[in-house]
Amino acid sequence: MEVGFLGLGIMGKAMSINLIRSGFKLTVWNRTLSKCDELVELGASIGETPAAVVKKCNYTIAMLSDPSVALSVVFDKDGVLEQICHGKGYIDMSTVGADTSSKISEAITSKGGSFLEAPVSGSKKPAEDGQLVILAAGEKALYDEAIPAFDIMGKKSFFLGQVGNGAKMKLVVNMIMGSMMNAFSEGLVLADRSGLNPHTLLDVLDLGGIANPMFRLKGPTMIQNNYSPAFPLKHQQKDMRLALALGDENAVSMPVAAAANEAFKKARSLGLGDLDFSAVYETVKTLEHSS
Ligand SMILES: NC(=O)C1=CN([C@@H]2O[C@H](COP(=O)(O)OP(=O)(O)OC[C@H]3O[C@@H](n4cnc5c(N)ncnc54)[C@H](OP(=O)(O)O)[C@@H]3O)[C@@H](O)[C@H]2O)C=CC1
Ligand SMILES: O=CCCC(=O)O
Repeated sequence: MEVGFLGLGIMGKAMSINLIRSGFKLTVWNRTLSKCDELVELGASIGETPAAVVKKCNYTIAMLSDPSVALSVVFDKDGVLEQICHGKGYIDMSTVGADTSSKISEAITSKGGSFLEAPVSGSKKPAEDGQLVILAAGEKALYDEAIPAFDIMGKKSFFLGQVGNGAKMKLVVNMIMGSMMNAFSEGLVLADRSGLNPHTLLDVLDLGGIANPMFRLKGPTMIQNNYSPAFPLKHQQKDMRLALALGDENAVSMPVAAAANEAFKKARSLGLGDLDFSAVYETVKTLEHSS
């Protein structure tokens, strides 16, 4: 079976490498062509456009930065829609809102294709290790067809029903994560400024009821001011924005998430958008200094 992969960024590269190493026949496309080189060395073919990939493949996976890109790769010239048809599937694993996912789903299914949204929880390392958590929704038959690929990319897949539910679940998770990252940053600053050793704070946190992999992984690098990107901050801010929009639609008041979003926006305005989302710590440090 020939599988397509659109978008070889931090996540797409790791996910597609796992697929090809596990024996999938892959055709890949990326806006910046040079990012296909490593995949080609491993045996992948290149599709010149998203449409060319879809034409060749039974189903095509996308892992793209944000809603506007997810839409453009489907609807623009040489996009997915030009070649999607009965018997072909499209699986968007990017993090987007339910409205974007629904637009894509309607367009794909109106041409006879099948659609699944399948955003993921887990970052660069889980993607490299095939340990993602896959939050799928949409066409159940396509989900069943994609299970062998999901089993390689992830440690657990959920089928959540109708299109939109996967997107919403992902946004709820990332809204919690972004809020936690801000509270964690404030805690690190507070410990430091009140004369405590931040490393000791990490040890204390890790032994208590709020111990978690994110604090364990990001804490030491944040203390070293190392923000090498696993999850780019600009994407975390996009997810906070989309989660807040979901809160608006459902009249859910989210003051904590709104404050976290402001900190991520501030970090973007300081030019930190391409760094890891933990770089919001720099914003918290700066705000503390200026008061
Ligand atoms: N990194 C992470 O930890 C996680 C990320 N996600 C989500 O996965 C998605 C991808 O994330 P990640 O891999 O980190 O992001 P990257 O920024 O590393 O990659 C983004 C991808 O989108 C492509 N792209 C960007 N703009 C355009 C455009 N205008 N036209 C065509 N392609 C474009 C990029 O192509 P090019 O190489 O040419 O720039 C690249 O392939 C996002 O939705 C993110 O929120 C989900 C879980 C974890
Ligand atoms: O969307 C990114 C999620 C990152 C993570 O789950 O660690």
